Amino acid sequence: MKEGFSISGLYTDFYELSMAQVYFLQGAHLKEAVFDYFFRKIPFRGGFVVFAGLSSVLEFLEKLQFSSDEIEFLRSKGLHPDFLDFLAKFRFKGKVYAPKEGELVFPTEPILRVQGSMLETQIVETLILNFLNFQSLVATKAARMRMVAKDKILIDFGLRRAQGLGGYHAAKACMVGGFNGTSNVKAAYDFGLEPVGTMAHSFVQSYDDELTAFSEFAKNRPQNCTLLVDTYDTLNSGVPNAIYVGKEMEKRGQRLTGVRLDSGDLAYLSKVTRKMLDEAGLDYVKITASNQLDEWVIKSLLEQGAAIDVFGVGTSLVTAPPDAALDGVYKLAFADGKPRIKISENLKKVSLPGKKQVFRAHHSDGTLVGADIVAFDEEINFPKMIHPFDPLQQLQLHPYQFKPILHMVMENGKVLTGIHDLLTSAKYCQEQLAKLPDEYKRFENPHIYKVGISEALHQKRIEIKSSFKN
Ligand SMILES: Nc1ncnc2c1ncn2[C@@H]1O[C@H](COP(=O)(O)OP(=O)(O)OP(=O)(O)O)[C@@H](O)[C@H]1O
Ligand SMILES: O=P(O)(O)OC[C@H]1O[C@H](OP(=O)(O)OP(=O)(O)O)[C@H](O)[C@@H]1O
Ligand SMILES: O=C(O)c1cccnc1
Repeated sequence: MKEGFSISGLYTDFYELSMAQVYFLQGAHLKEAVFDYFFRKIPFRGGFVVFAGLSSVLEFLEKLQFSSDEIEFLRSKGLHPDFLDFLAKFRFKGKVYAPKEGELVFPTEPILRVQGSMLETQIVETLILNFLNFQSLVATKAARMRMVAKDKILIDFGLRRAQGLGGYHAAKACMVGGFNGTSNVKAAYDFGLEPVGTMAHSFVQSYDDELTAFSEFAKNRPQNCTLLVDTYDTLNSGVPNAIYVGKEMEKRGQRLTGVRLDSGDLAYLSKVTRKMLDEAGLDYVKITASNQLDEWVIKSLLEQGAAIDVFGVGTSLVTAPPDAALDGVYKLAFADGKPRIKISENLKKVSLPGKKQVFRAHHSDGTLVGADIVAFDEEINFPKMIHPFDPLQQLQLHPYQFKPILHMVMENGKVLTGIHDLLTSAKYCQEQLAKLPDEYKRFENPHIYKVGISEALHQKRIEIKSSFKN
């Protein structure tokens, strides 16, 4: 698995470099700092987020550098020559703690912890947010579709509808959430997937008649022949022509792969199409459906008994309506030997100080309790947890099994673990979803997974906050 874009230190916001220059010129750039990546709101009114994008982040951090042309570009923008000499030799040497890709994560808890020098941890903010926010959003959307599609095949058709190059990372992220394949050839090549696809209306239109179009396709692409049957009249022309071609293929010792429906009532059309195919002895021919599908339409189609084997999903997968972005942020938690917080009038925006871990509560049978506690690294006992924004709300914790979800995945700028193939991450995601009780997975008003903080973290936050009072 290899990211196919050019890795550049310039993949950042200019203010990161301005701040880094100040740290450098003041001699503060090598002081230790810790940043946390976390989000505040679960998208889609859902009950969980699927963590994705880690392998992209790690690959990027490991290779991050500034080319001589890039250094000259920054020189022309007025950055200091001594700082540029430093950047010319820059490599990321920090540590990263993260959950496995495919892990279920929840608001407020630190998900990625980046630890290193002030300068290096600051300038990687933008790329971390860019990769994790988008890939986690798409992986979450994909996981919702996987939940309702059950054992049906889900294919990403989104590249043409994506926000520009986002379609590339969407193809990767949706695999983590449970998709089976992508039409995106570049993503398939870079991430070791099998590119999949059918045919477009233009192909059928380009011939004088539909039957010739289907026949030529079948003759020339017999190994992968899914015929688009809705260009003219699905039931009176498309499906009968596909059946004719399927029978001709059988005579040549070949098999028609499938037909694709892309308009009309997909439940009704798929049922009739199935019947027609079966009656013609083509029960092995798969039915693909596409056309503005999302988790709600897929759920409804299957509830209606639609005979659809493969769902091709574009727009809603890669643009993730109604939430166009995951609101993940990257906040300083520790610097120069001291825990740090960001204070806000809004208690929800007061950050959590220090080097922290997330401990996840499990029942003895391995299922999830629905509670994570954010605590300092070294803490081991959690008799209770405190609501992060409403300290009066406290929860006594039974002696559940608490397992840390953050693991060191990079040290001294080198990947230790965390870059898994997509199928491994997808399997891990499904295993975690299986452990999450159904109440957290339903679409309507899902149960709220509780994230609390330890007594020690709560006290430390109060102490630091009061030290800022005049
Ligand atoms: N049986 C069904 N139940 C629920 N939703 C469906 C069903 N069949 C199709 N849909 C969905 O309804 C929407 C129909 O949209 P639209 O009316 O644009 O499609 P259409 O009738 O095929 O038109 P067009 O030919 O312009 O694509 C799509 O999102 C489609 O996935
Ligand atoms: O509806 P989405 O979920 O976004 O899925 C992608 C759509 O892209 C294609 O349509 P398009 O009209 O671009 O090309 P086509 O001729 O292959 O149908 C495909 O047929 C789907 O309808
Ligand atoms: O292969 C397909 O059918 C396909 C690919 C991309 C978009 N829509 C359809």
